[in-house]
Amino acid sequence: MRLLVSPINAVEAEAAMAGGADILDVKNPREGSLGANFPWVIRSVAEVAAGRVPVSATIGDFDFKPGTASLAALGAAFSGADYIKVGLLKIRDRDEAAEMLRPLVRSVKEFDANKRLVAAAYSDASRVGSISPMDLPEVAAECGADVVMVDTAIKDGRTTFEFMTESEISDFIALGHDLGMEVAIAGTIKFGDLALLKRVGPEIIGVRGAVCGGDRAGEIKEELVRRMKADLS
Ligand SMILES: O=C[C@H](O)COP(=O)(O)O
Repeated sequence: MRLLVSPINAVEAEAAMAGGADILDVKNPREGSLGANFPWVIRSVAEVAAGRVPVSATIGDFDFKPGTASLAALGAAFSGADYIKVGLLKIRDRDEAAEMLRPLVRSVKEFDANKRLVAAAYSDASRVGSISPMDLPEVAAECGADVVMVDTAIKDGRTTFEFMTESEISDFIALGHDLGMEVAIAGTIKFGDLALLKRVGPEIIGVRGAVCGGDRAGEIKEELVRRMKADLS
């Protein structure tokens, strides 16, 4: 399992790198769960990564705006992200998800075929009225996405494991794998959740709050990243 850590700037990215993060995932929590950061911040994190680990960038928790999302995805790719992650917040069903994801994949892959598109649904979809995570893998694969993911839309301390049972998470992962994609799980993951995650076996787990010491508005701490890496091995 690779550990994705979400810094908000280059200083946090340094701490995450030093602690052994496998993927640096630039985001901007001020603009939401998968809020987009600025192009120069993505560039500065890519400079910290210096090709040693891949860089991911979130482009926002989107409503149904395929053109805006495609342009944002290109901006993230151009700024140095290897993984471009979109949150399908106000996307209600598979048809809308397809209309979002198809041009997003095109936008990223026409720029560089090696860039990867991450399609994210929300484990707490029932709270925000977005597409169910279980409906995502099939449409994501049809559209050419590389990774499917769940995160929580509302960051109020409730975790993905409160909204999806172990067996649902396991089914989501199996669906992704059957369709040839990698799977990432996030959503207020805590140290105590790692045993469950090891059982269900996604390729990637994504964290911020846990490696900030429990408060995602705090700062990423190198020693907590190192501890999480150690606990995962
Ligand atoms: O992609 C991962 C997210 O940044 C998870 O953040 P969180 O652990 O604070 O929910």
